Amino acid sequence: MSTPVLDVRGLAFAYPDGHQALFGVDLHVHAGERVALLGPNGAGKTTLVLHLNGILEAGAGSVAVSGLPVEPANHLEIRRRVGIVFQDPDDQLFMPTVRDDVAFGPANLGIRGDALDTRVAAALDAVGMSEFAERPPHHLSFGQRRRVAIATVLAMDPEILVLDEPSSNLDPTARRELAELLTALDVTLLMVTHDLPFALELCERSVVLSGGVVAADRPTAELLSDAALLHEHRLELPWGFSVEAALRSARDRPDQPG
Ligand SMILES: Nc1ncnc2c1ncn2[C@@H]1O[C@H](COP(=O)(O)OP(=O)(O)OP(=O)(O)O)[C@@H](O)[C@H]1O
Repeated sequence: MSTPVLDVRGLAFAYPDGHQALFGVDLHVHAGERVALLGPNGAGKTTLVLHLNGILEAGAGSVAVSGLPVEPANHLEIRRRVGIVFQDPDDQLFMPTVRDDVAFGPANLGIRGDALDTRVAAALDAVGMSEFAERPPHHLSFGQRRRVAIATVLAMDPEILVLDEPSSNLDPTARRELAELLTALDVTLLMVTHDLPFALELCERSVVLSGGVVAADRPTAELLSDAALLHEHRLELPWGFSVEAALRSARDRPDQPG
């Protein structure tokens, strides 16, 4: 099989206060996959994500992105390859206009002129925010700011897009629009989420992290149909939610082939 875009092997990590958050995590994500990372509070999901671009350094084990080890000498290149969208868009937006924010990363890579304009335009178009380019980010709604935060990362042309809780704090319409735009992106995706229906809609495969280890790695529909597994790892579908019915309605949507 080809080199995975993301190759996490035996990753263990303890915080400086001695708290062990990861106990030997293995995770392999191949090009074009969309994978949901599920698990209860405190499972180690964010800790794992912070290893993917070297914000945290592995205590043991390794992380590689398209074969390149995540280690200090490679941080610049790794941060180009791994685009992380954090939960709070305001952590990522700090320039006077939306356009400036989206241009910031690629400009730092030395991209200028028409090439920069093209990148910014493509990233804003991908998230449906082209008409907001000249607006100050802090005048946008939360859902719009989240989309701009995604554009700032897309503008770096990452090999893998990592999203931390992308559907949190969104109203139902913004959540549906986000699902549509993420589905339309042609990018490898790893998404941390507590929103199990969102995981089902977007990701064929889900990984459950629990107590700092991978407890399950299965097709999302199969995993979400395993009531004992969900209960054991404090995962809950919304009351009355049916995996079967959700899959059926996704199949029946007019934009779906067949
Ligand atoms: N800076 C830190 N110092 C010490 N322990 C920490 C630190 N950050 C997180 N932890 C602990 O590490 C464990 C894993 O935390 P982490 O934030 O990775 O979990 P999570 O799965 O992302 O949780 P959530 O779903 O609540 O966001 C938790 O027990 C947490 O208390």
